[in-house]
Amino acid sequence: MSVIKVAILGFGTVGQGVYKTIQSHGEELTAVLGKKVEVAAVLIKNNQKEREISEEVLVTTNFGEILDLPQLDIVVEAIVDKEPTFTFLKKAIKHGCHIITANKEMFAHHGKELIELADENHVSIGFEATVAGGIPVIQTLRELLKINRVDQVQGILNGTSNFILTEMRVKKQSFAQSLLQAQLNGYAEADPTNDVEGYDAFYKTMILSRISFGEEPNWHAVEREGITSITSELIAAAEKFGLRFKHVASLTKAGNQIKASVKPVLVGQEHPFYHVEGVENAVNVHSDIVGRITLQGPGAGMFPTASAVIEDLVYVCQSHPAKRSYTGTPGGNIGQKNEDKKEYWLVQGLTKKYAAPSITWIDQAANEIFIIQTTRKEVDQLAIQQGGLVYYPILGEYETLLKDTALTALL
Ligand SMILES: NC(=O)C1=CN([C@@H]2O[C@H](COP(=O)(O)OP(=O)(O)OC[C@H]3O[C@@H](n4cnc5c(N)ncnc54)[C@H](OP(=O)(O)O)[C@@H]3O)[C@@H](O)[C@H]2O)C=CC1
Ligand SMILES: N[C@@H](CC=O)C(=O)O
Repeated sequence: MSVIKVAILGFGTVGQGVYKTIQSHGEELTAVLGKKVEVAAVLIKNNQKEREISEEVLVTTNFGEILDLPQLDIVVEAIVDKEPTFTFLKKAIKHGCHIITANKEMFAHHGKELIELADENHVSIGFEATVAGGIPVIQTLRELLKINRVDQVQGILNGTSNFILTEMRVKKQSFAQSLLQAQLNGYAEADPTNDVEGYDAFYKTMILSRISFGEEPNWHAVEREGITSITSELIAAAEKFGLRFKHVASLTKAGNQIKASVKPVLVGQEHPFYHVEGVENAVNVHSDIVGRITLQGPGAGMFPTASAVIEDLVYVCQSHPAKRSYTGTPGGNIGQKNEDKKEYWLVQGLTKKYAAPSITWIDQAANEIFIIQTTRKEVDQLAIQQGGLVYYPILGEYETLLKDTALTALL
């Protein structure tokens, strides 16, 4: 029987998960592909670490040795940073290998170039693991929605952030304790600033934009905020209002413009993201024929990510052209967004003395923590006037849970 030879670059959480899954699901892979899948080589950085890798596998710190193997069909990349990864993958493509990557930072920066190069070299690229861990969102968007025109995508895209917010609310853990647990569980990036400051979700959002609309917004125009401003006090206050903090990425096609943001928001019980807890991610896609679909599942960790890579392995072996759906899918158009629309906001740091006719006071949970209704413009203005004000939008409608609260002094 002929064999498919695979090299795995990186042997951390993801690389090990891929290695173990190829061993544990060898029969299924053979049944689907008609060929045996074998790991021929593993690239590592530190050759002093103990590894559980079969003696038949080449374990090296030299990528050149991997390309010198007599047969190499697929390169799976699970390392960190843009370089040397991008250089390795370009070499692998030119060598005639299909490539699969889990590295969203590298792919957000260089995905378009890699896809064009792969196309010229008649090989395929799998990048399912770059967005939302184990959820097959890329395949869904590029394979299952070929005719639908997508006009909005919203998602909880960072497992670490969602895990931290859940731990802080449910177990009353501190931010630092929750982050440490996320690291121990293998969810966090090597530099967790990427997770908690929203960079990781930002890269994923840019990849989703390409898949959904065939293009990206101007990166500098994207509002990006992480979860580090969210305190235990704010989480408890939100809970009193029946709301939960979620770190949400949002992409909307408005006119010819793509609007994108990555930031903490509040959602109520009716919202599909309310029950997305722990390391789970969710992606909500709106398109013209089907309407709204929500995909939900584990967003990080060894085996969920390995699952995305293994499904890509089958995908690239079935010789799908790389370029399809990444550089040219036209997105939909839902028209201009109304900037003057009044929205609900949770604000902290506003004094009761403050009065403005354009603001409707809705609820109060604790000293100086309120729900108000006003426009984005107004709340931005308010923050400039009142130093120290923090504010988060509430997605969808808000219905008060605090019917007995004495807000009368404010009304
Ligand atoms: N963890 C997760 O849940 C997910 C991670 N990802 C992405 O997958 C990639 C890997 O993540 P993860 O496994 O968690 O990371 P880890 O930090 O656990 O592992 C990184 C691996 O890369 C190796 N490595 C780093 N630099 C080099 C280099 N220059 N040359 C060769 N090997 C190198 C390290 O080698 P050594 O062992 O020798 O130190 C290590 O084995 C990242 O891009 C991440 O963003 C994507 C989805 C989910
Ligand atoms: N650090 C990332 C890993 C998966 O992409 C996350 O927490 O989502």
